[in-house]
Amino acid sequence: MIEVPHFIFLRHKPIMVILFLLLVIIILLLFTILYTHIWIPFRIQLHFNHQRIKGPAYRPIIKNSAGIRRRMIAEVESSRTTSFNHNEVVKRVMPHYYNWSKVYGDTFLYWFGSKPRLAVSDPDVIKEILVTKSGSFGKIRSDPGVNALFGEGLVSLDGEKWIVHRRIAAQAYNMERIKEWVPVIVNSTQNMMKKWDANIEATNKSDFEFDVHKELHQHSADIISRTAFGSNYSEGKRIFELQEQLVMLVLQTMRNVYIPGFRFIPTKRNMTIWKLEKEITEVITKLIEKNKNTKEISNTLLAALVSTSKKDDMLGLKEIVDECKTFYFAGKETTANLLTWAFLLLGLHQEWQDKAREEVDRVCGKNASPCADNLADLKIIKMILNETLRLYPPAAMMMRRASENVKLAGRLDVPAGTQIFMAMTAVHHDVRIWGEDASVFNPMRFLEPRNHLASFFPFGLGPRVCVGQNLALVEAKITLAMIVGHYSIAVSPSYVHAPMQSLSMQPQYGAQMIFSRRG
Ligand code: HEM
Repeated sequence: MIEVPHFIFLRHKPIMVILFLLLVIIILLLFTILYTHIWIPFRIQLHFNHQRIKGPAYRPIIKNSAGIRRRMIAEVESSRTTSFNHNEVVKRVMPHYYNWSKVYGDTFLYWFGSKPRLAVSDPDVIKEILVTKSGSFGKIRSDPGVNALFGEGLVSLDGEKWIVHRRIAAQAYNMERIKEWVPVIVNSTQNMMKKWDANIEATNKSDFEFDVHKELHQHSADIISRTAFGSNYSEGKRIFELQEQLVMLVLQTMRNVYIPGFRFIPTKRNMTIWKLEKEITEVITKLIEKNKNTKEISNTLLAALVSTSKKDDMLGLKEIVDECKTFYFAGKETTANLLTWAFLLLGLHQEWQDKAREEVDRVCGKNASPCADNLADLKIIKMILNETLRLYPPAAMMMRRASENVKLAGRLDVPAGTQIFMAMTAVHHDVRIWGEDASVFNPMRFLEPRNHLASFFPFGLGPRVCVGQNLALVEAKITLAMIVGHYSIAVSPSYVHAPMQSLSMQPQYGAQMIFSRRG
């Protein structure tokens, strides 16, 4: 027998140990990957299959549903629709739901990377998720790219922190406070109309054509700047510009499956996100420093954030900055899009424009502006806004994540960790709920109160219902009433109807309209 000299083993021992440890790490890593990316997803798929819930099969890498969904969105966004009707909204803003629900039914399972997503559009199920069983669901933990836009503000918070932030924001946006803002909103709308009138006079024509979408974004930006921060559009302009640049990058990030750690890699996109995020933070911090001690802003959100009454509720600077980011974005984007769709719909449906104008003249007086006391009498305007929110809900869909195992509608067993995709636009267009004419613009359907809570939920439902709902509706009512009272509006022949889901639903190519002053 040959004897191995003892010193050879000793000399190689450290290398052997390292190799052994490496092997253990590789085996553990492989095991974790197999467990999280193969075993768990297949088990969940089987779990839903047993309940007769089907969907595109789980594929870890090639031809996975996240990729297919991305391609479907790219396809609709590169196709142009020609006629201005409302029956293709679901197909355009949530093509994956439209296509897969035809094959697998209204409730189906698809995959976002290795994360299971249950798509639902049954109002009973949605009501349980958002209202009666809301405690079993949380917000989806955002991709860090998305956080660059909202920070850790109300939209993404959960738990104790959410309770504190929600209490502060709800006080700043309760109906009594909003009524105090009515003259400010009227004034902001008058300024916008003065600018338009000057344009008409400058061209020596009786009408003028422009992209209403852009104008309404500035208008909404001005109002959120005033009500939330006691500043105005020009002061917050840089923040809005930077946020707009961020949206495009964030959208790409959201459509891709998030790879842990990827955000730290200095790719071109990540570096642009970091730069934009840094500048937004700096500009907001300066604005807070400048405005926080001003007396005139005592009723703003910013004032409420910096001077919380209870010691436990005191917020740090980062928390305040993050909340400002959230409100700058959430307060502008959605309301501007609601108003854009409302004007396009009134341009298309002249008979409703006449009805609205007649109501404004009757309630407010010809050439007069609405005030806090007569807003509730603008019933036709309210019905028009509701019908707009039904057909073109700015927040086209909503997401949640089951934080524990939960049973829905007595039949659907949802395991903890499942993400839920609530297809709001599909519910709003469902012929079983709204009748065969579901895709027809008919504000009359809002004459009577709706019969099912979750058949119409443009502002969400339950404890997390939109905190800015009062502001959005008052702002939309005033703006619509004043503009319809002052101008006749029509859709320009150059308008291309292409609803698109960015972070909220908007017209992909803008909203070209023709305005002429009423005699
Ligand atoms: C037409 C306009 C608007 C629509 C359609 C809309 C829609 C929504 C929806 C659907 C939610 C619920 C999201 C969820 O539960 O996942 C929400 C939440 C929220 N909205 Fe709005 N919103 C609008 C205007 C506004 C305005 C003007 C503000 C700010 C002043 C605002 C601030 C927020 C915030 C901070 C939340 C998060 C609330 C929480 O989680 O507690 N929204 N909004």
